[in-house]
Amino acid sequence: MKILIIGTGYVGATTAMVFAESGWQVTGLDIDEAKIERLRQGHLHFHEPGLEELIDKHVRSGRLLFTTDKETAIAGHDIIFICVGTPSRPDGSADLRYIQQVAADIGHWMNGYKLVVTKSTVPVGTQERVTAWIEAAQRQPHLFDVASNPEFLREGKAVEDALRPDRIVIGTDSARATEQLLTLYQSFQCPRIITTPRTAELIKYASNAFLATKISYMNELAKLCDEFKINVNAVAEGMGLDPRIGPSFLQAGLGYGGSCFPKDVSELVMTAREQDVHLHILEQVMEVNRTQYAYLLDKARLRLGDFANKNIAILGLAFKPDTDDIREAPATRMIHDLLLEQANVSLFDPVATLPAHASYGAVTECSSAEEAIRDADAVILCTEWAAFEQLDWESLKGLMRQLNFFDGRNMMDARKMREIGFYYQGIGNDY
Ligand SMILES: NC(=O)C1=CN([C@@H]2O[C@H](COP(=O)(O)OP(=O)(O)OC[C@H]3O[C@@H](n4cnc5c(N)ncnc54)[C@H](O)[C@@H]3O)[C@@H](O)[C@H]2O)C=CC1
Ligand SMILES: O=C(O)[C@H]1O[C@H](OP(=O)(O)OP(=O)(O)OC[C@H]2O[C@@H](n3ccc(=O)[nH]c3=O)[C@H](O)[C@@H]2O)[C@H](O)[C@@H](O)[C@@H]1O
Repeated sequence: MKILIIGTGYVGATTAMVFAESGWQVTGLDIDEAKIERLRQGHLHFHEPGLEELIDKHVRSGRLLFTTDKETAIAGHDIIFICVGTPSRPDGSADLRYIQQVAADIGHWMNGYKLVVTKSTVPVGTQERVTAWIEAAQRQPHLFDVASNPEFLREGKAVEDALRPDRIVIGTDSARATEQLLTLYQSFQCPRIITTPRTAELIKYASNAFLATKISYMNELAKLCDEFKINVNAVAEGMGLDPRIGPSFLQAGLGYGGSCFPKDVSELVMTAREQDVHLHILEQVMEVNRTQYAYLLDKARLRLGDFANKNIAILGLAFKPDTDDIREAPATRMIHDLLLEQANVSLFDPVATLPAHASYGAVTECSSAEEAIRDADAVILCTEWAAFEQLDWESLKGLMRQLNFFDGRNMMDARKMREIGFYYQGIGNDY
């Protein structure tokens, strides 16, 4: 079977690699010429550990091709995965314009039976809409199926997650589609859930929203821990040993960011509202997350008096380590507020950079942590890159003007930082 992947971003490029690794012939299609050109050379257009090497291997072997030619690609493949973006509209609901465009392209160029599989995260009911969009664009009738097969990979761990998933969810009412998808995934050792398209679509949102809920819950508890001088990490450890709770996603911090949790929680709330169902818990999850970064900023402001003309070093820009993705990264909100309050902001991230945007013009982007903290009145750590923990703060402290350290990811050892002489505050670890 030959597989076409439409959209070669994080999910598309990873999915292309996964099927090539499984031995299938794969083509990646994108409208972005520059991305396709890089991929053809075996290079990625984003930072994802281990992925580039595997893409390069399959490009060289000829198992993985990349193109911008929609007509030939769609006509030449019978299994098509849709992996384009589904960003938020201003009201928080999902913008399906890229999905609609791809469905129209498939309908227009199809020349026989196609199995169309939506891997993008799409609201409940989208499988029916994609079916209608394909039908409407057909020049002559051809049979096709549309299935939902949501993706659960994490950025920074995409290779590992996609090659060894916890589960494969297939949403389809078609026996033919089920059989083809089970064949495609035959080499995977994990449970398969075969269900309706709507159920598959909801499983994806419900999973992301539940993980986001765990995070906001811990972030609220962390504030209580601050009042009682309890370490929230110790609380998380004690909770996580209960297998009904589990140890993951209990890390308090600056709140969740990225291209998925914020948009998916808000989309689920919007979809529910359209059905007159109010997801009260998720509304509060969003509210807690919206203000979480400000909790640490308030602590810093209290300590410094105000931020005007203070030198603030931001360590970490990406929404989490091991990625250069800064979409909805708490650091960007932090920087925005600091600039509004007239701080001098210097920034270091091992891979992420600020976009060339006028609003960030005043930020000094540095090429090392040492450079960023020179003459700083305070450090605010926003992303838990492993390299930051390994820095020798005992010797680095001499570079700073004032020894204030605000740890947005509870990464450092609070006692040790205080022993060194820092005024140290994290999120719920003031014990
Ligand atoms: N980024 C992640 O870690 C995960 C993302 N998802 C979901 O997967 C979907 C894709 O996400 P990402 O890969 O992050 O998006 P992305 O923004 O990195 O990539 C989307 C790609 O689609 C291309 N594209 C747009 N319109 C197109 C068209 N008409 N024809 C061909 N290509 C087109 C864009 O040029 C871009 O390269 C979203 O729905 C997201 O919610 C799901 C799981 C994980
Ligand atoms: O749908 C998606 O796109 C993906 O969204 C998340 O993956 P991702 O956004 O890459 O990253 P996560 O590791 O989930 O982290 C998301 C955010 O939550 C924060 N987080 C995570 C865990 C935690 O305990 N505390 C916490 O604040 C992270 O710092 C980050 O900002 C999910 O984990 C994936 O399963 C899903 O496929």
